[in-house]
Amino acid sequence: AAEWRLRAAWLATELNRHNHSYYVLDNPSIPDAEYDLLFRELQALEQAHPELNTPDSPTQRVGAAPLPQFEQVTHSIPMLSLGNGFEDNDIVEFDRRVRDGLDTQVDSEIEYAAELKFDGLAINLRYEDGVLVQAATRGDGTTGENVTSNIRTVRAIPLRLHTKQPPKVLDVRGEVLMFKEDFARLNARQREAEMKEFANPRNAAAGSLRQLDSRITAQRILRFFAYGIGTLEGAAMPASHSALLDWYSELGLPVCKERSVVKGAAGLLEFFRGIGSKRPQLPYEIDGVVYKVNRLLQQQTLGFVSRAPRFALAHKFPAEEATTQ
Ligand SMILES: Cc1c[n+]2nc(N)[nH]c2nc1OC(C)C
Repeated sequence: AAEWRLRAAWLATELNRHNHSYYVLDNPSIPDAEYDLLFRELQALEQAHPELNTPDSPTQRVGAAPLPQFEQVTHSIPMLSLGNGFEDNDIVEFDRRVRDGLDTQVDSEIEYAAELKFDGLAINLRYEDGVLVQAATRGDGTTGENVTSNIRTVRAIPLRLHTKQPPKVLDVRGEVLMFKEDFARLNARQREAEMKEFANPRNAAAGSLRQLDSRITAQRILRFFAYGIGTLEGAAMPASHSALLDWYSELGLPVCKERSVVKGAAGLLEFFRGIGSKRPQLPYEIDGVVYKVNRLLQQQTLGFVSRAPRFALAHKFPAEEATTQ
């Protein structure tokens, strides 16, 4: 009897590894047809032996029976929004306010972590002892919708963290989004089925995630990039934002590689221009970049004003005309 248990364990490990290569490392490690064979073998084993159907089994990716409605979830730490900057001078002012808030000497520059601002929807993923136990939308920042069964179908989101010593509790914040090509293919399918097309990838991602029937979500190609943290219990908080993202990568969470650590307002503006020039070639839509004071101690010194952190700023691109269909 043990051999089918061993076989199921081996299949689950292999399928999770191939998912990670394909959706997190963007580097497929098996042809799709072969993946499907292994997947169907594991599904058959789990149907024959239901006790194998664990919360981190890759067969969770196909979705479950529809929910009657979404439950509300209260975030243990609020999910905040960001202040916005539009012109270069807004960024110079942001850096000056940060320097004032940190009582920085005139000749030293602040170290910032700069990254992309994805045009998707913000999500909190709760991992307990390394296993994904709950996922919730941002909602109003304090309370969001429980979208756990839908999030389980997002192959880019690990069902279990890749570590032998997982933190007791880890709340990962990030963006669920749809890539431009997957958006175009979805709308082509919608057109063929004479169904409503989505206006833009952000609406398509939101619509796919707010499905009560997760089997529909499972048919949509959603991606995820981690960028923040909520509650952390049982592990030391990394000393900087860039170290947090490095740690997330080690845990098997997708982190966007378009990120840099830069110095001062000049470094911020150079990053912004660089991203601006490569924006049309990016496989996903962004509506700006995000600057964060990198060192955690400096973030804590600066704190928050009203609902947005003093230590962070979104720098938005000029609004484009509506997304071309
Ligand atoms: C609302 C938000 C959105 N974004 N997007 C990125 N890339 N980082 C980021 N950080 C955010 O908030 C931080 C304060 C965690």
